[in-house]
Amino acid sequence: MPLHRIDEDPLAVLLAPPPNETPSQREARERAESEAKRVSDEIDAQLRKERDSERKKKPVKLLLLGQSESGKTATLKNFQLLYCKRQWAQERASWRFVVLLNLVRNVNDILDIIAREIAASNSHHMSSKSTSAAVYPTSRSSSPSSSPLSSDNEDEIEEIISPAKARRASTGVISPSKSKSKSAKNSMPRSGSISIAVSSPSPSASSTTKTPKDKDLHRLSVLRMRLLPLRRVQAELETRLGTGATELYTSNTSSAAPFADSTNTMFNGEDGKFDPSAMVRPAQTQTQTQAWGHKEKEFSIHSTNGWKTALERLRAAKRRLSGGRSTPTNTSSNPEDELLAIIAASRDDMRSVWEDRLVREMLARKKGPRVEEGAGFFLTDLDRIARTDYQITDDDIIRARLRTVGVQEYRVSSHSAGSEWRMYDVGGTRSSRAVWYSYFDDVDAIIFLAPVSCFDEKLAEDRRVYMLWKSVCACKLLARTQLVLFLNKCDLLQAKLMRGIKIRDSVPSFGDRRNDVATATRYFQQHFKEIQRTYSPVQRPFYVHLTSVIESILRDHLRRADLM
Ligand SMILES: Nc1nc2c(ncn2[C@@H]2O[C@H](COP(=O)(O)OP(=O)(O)OP(=O)(O)O)[C@@H](O)[C@H]2O)c(=O)[nH]1
Ligand SMILES: [Mg+2]
Repeated sequence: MPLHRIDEDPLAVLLAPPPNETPSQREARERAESEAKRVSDEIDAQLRKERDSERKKKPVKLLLLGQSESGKTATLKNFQLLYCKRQWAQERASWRFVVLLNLVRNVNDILDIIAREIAASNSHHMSSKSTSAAVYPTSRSSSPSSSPLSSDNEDEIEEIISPAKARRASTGVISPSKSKSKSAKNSMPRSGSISIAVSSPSPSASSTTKTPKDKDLHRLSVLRMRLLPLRRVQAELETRLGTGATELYTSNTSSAAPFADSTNTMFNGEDGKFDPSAMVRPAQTQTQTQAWGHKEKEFSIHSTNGWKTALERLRAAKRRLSGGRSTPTNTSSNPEDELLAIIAASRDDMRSVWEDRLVREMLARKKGPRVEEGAGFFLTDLDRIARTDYQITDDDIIRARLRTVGVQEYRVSSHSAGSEWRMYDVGGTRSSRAVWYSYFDDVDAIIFLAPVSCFDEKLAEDRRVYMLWKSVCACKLLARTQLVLFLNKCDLLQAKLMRGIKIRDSVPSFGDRRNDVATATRYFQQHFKEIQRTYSPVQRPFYVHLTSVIESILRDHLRRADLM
């Protein structure tokens, strides 16, 4: 009786043992078969090994996408801190100046708010009380529309209002002594030249009784004057740190354009059509990553944006000039130390501004996002940071805000696992998005960051976050790329909801759902999932994480996930 049903399979017929096989023939056949199988298994194992090592050699490419300030660079820094410790240590010193710029900018922004409030209060004062002009005599006090900041010394006042102008005016090195004397000079304006008298009020002023509010405003005006040197510090740091040190703001609601602007037909986010002839990288507009047309070349400046190199060059030049000596005398002329000295000398005044009751009231009245929830807010750490011996922490680096210009590549490798990752951090501003597409062709995964905390901010109105996500999902070139969504800034969402901000006031469709983080993130998540499902050319799994990438808990998650 045959062992197998062989009547229907010709191959089985061929391979079947002869019907009249003797026991010794059978033994020989089985031995041959087993040897053939061993050789075959060996070949299979060898092929598998080669495939594995090939795969390990090929770097995993990961792209970070999302609108500006969504937290792409902050996410990348978390990876860097975990997996590129040497590079992290090398870049530490450079980030110190970004933190200092952030801090100084926090103060100058608040001083601008104070200036506006004083101006508004004074124009109100002047229209309601004819005596107010005598309290704060101005050179143009006869004009009802003149600002209390009106001055014969237009440039000086213009600097207070316009950091850009201050930057133009700034010339090279700032000396702390010069700045201090300037500060003192500024707080003692020439008689009649500055509207708000800081000391020695004019006879007409002294004859008028100041109200408590007048006194408060006067106090703030004095502080503003004393902190004038910080304008120049900001300008100086912005010049040194380059394009990324200044933020780009647009009031143009068409900024919802996904990757390319309206004049660039390179990519149609709706149907994923791609016109290669239009794929011109904007070499002229990007000053910091020079080689847009040559991806390979650009890689050679990986992980720098120009600014770190610029600072390092500055230090090297300084070292050369001082012949490598580093004594207290020669460090005193170091421009960086001088900037630090000015910031440290302004510490008490900065604290007075930040802790001022009236200032807090002004900030609370301000429309838009809270200053303390803005990018790179460091005023609460003033006492630790505004010192000549400021030691930057890992958390400071992750919180520091420097806008990404162009594309930065980071190489992350794990020697134990033998794998290498290449992570690309791109600029999220509208003008930077034109280059995104050129990084899509061979990318393995995308981490897309959506800041959930901005549901009530103006730009959220045009559903920019959703439009960008939709464009990424719909892109045919990314059809097989794994998308991972980070609903980021959950800590700020929580803070807003705790303050009583109602989601349904900005997002009517949220309706009567519970106004808490869990419900809100579930709701937003559902929208993102729906968009992915509707617009993906090929269905793919939906991966989402709720994150606060500035918190160390993200690093714990990454460490546990053992991605490498
Ligand atoms: N509170 C809070 N702040 C965050 C979070 N993620 C990022 N930030 C801060 O938000 C600011 C902007 O983050 P970045 O990482 O620079 O944003 P980006 O997406 O790289 O922005 P571009 O470079 O302009 O495209 C930084 O100061 C971060 O520290 C978060 O989850 N919570
Ligand atoms: Mg960035």
